[in-house]
Amino acid sequence: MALLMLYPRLSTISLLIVAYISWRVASYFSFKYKSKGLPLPPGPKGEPVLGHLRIIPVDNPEYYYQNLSKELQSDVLSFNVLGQPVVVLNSVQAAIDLFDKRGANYCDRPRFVLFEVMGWSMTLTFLRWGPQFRMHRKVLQKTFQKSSIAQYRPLQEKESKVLVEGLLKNPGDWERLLRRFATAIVMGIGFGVQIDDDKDPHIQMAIDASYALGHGGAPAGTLVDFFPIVKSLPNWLVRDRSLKFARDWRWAIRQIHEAPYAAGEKRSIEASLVRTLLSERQKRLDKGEPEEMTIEDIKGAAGAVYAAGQDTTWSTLVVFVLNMVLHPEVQDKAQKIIDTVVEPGRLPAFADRPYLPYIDYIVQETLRWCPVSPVGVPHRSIEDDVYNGFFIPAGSFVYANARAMTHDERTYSNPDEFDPDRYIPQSEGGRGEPFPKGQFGFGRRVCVGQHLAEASIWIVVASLLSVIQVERWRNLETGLEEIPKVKLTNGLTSHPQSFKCSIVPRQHRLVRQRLLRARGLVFGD
Ligand code: HEM
Repeated sequence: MALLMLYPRLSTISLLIVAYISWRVASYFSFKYKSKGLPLPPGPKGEPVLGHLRIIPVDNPEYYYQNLSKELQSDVLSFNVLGQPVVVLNSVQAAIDLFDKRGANYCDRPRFVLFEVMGWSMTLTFLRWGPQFRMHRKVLQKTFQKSSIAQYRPLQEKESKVLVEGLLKNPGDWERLLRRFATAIVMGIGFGVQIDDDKDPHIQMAIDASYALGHGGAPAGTLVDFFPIVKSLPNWLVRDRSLKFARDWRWAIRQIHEAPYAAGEKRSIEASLVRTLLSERQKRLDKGEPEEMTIEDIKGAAGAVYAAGQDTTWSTLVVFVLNMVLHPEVQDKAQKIIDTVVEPGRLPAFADRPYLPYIDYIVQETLRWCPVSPVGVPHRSIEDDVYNGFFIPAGSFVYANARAMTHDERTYSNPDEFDPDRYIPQSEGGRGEPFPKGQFGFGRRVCVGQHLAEASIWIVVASLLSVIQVERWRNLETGLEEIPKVKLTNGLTSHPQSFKCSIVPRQHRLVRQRLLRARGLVFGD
């Protein structure tokens, strides 16, 4: 009798077991057929059904991949998350071979269902390969190519001046002032909107959107990304933290698409990406031609500049400040060099750049030491591929681990050290290590804003160091200096967690040093 009552449940369980075994057997034979017997790239042992879901760390997986790559002696690793093949490239060579040289096969993106829920669907970063992607990419690539970005120099110089003035007035507000700089650049270029003061609402909008982007979970790695059907189920039924978060923060994403656009639309005289695209669209319509970009496309393209350009630039500037606190000797060296090139009474300008290579070394070392998008944004392979004897199935999510690349001991001596001198050319008696590669991605999805970002960081580093001294925080009770402990945030962009430091005008420091020297307490410079 008891057996009879169990019968329906037993039959369901047996059905599930039979279905699972059939699926495994079918996948095994289909894999054998497609891979022609070649193995997948190495990876750890997975669990039944879940694969490596519980094995890949949720927080900062870049370190795990980097160590595993060394342990398994393979630049290319493979994982399986709920049946989804995932490949991680841990060397520049592997990324160049696949993303650059076989770009046509690795130019797609996975479907980012969670980000769709948030409202990012028209953003180039998350667009799948296809006509819409090509259109957005063409527009943004043209706007930010090397030959186009010189036009933004006056804006960058003006905003870096506003930044240092702000720092001299309110040194304690340095994080927000850097945020203001990064926001003013993308708002100016994207929408023609000027950020008039530190309380401008666009700054908070940028902070909110960055928070939403960074805290929803790994891109293409949450429940709803694997099971898109879950997207239509209510929160009480699904109980998934990431999905609830995406729904709760939708307003922030809507806001950064709508508000700057509305502000930019009003400023009909200011040149901006939105203005250019709107007038091109109007010209087509006037000629009776069909529109190439819809209003939603235009909002999405300008929103992409905001979304992709603001937080990444800000995070890199925070990495720079942290390293000035940790390495006063680098700061002193840079300031002495600046003082020989930039006469008193003015701030550095882009015209000084050829004479200040050490500032470029600091910029590159900042980008290398802490790539703020450590595993980048995943690409998706379109067709089956074979690399170094390993099989990479079509539809794999492929990550470029910038952290492993920029800390590769085969390229960089003491890679964890912040040492701008590493780039001094051998002809000048230095080590001549190459500028980092990987922090801006690769191939047909490489960051469109790379040249703009490097220029923004350069002008801030040069301007800031010319008038300001970043010092360690001194504990007033113990009198001891606090050396910040490096802890990184986790998410699409990763940056140092808040730390304490003192920002002081350089003249104050010179005056103080002279006083101390006069009292015989300090010798030398
Ligand atoms: C330090 C600053 C920056 C860093 C570290 C950075 C990093 C990245 C990375 C890693 C990617 C993904 C590349 C790939 O998939 O291979 C990317 C894509 C992108 N970046 Fe940047 N970025 C920065 C600044 C900017 C700026 C200032 C802009 C805007 C002007 C921008 C616009 C974009 C766009 C639109 C994409 C998507 C490209 C595509 O999917 O085709 N980025 N960036």
